[in-house]
Amino acid sequence: MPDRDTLNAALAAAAGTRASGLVVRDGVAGLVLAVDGLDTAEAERLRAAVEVALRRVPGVTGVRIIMTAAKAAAPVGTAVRPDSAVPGVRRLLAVASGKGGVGKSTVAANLAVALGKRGLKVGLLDADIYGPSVPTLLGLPGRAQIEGGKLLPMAAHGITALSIGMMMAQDKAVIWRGPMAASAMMQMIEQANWGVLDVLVIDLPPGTGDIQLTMAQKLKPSGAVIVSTPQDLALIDARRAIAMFGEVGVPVIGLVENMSMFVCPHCGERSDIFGHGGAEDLGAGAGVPFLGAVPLTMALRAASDAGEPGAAPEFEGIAERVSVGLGL
Ligand SMILES: Nc1ncnc2c1ncn2[C@@H]1O[C@H](COP(=O)(O)OP(=O)(O)OP(=O)(O)O)[C@@H](O)[C@H]1O
Repeated sequence: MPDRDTLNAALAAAAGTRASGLVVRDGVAGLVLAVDGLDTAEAERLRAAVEVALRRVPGVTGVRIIMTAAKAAAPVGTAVRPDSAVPGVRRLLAVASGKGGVGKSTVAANLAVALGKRGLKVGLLDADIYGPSVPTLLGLPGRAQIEGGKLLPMAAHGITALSIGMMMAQDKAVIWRGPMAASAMMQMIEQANWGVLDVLVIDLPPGTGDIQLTMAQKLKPSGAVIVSTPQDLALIDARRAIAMFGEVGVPVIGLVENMSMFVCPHCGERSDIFGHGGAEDLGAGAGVPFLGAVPLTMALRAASDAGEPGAAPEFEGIAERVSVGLGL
């Protein structure tokens, strides 16, 4: 195990105050390097210098550096907004990812069901209007009904849900421009009869572009959960998502690491297919709480395809930490 003081000294000499969040696991040193104000060549030189300096420290077998030029992280730890802007709904919780395909919708659906199992009244809004997957994840293939001019969320697994996928043919491509996408989402919130909810979980589209920013600004959620895989690339995007919520003043409740590890169902051997622990390291560096890790399992994939969420035990702890973070 490398000596922590030697590591800190080497890091300070190479990067000054630009380095943060140093974590060492199994000889691999991970850190976040802020490269604000540097051009690409300067940033690369700094990265290389940090790597060389850390590799010289006895016991270091690898170095993992997340470079970021993002703005300051969201106001973590600040009080969650007490009430949402939607009448009857106590909290709005955004579930976001910097990158597509990291399992954001899977986490949003399982988290919503796990929050419901805690006795909370939970709604799930699929704002991922370009790739709505909530109808599949909850096993709700039908169309949403309209009553008194308002959309009626559909009920399953102890929660209620609405998705653009409940309003259109399954094989129809969604080709909407940004403003239409944002307004479709607002309609599903404002022109729907959600009734009384403790929390409305919003599965945002992946990424940190204008659409996501507009949605975050319009909704002003009480808090956000960011989903990432442990890979460096996904983590860089997760860092952008943290910065995006920071820009609009939405507290980031924490990070979930999905596809954190794979345990072979045949031989029991564990493989870290996308790495492991990266989100926790990023959280430590950015001052964002780590909410938990979800392994890559056949069971979760099969349950998701079958519309049977709620069986993966990891979501119980994540839901507990989220409800504490939301003050519920
Ligand atoms: N922990 C996991 N174990 C096994 N399969 C998973 C896990 N998480 C997600 N998956 C599978 O990965 C695929 C992508 O997941 P999902 O649709 O939730 O990602 P996403 O980030 O919401 O994607 P996008 O927003 O880009 O549409 C799905 O087939 C899902 O069942």
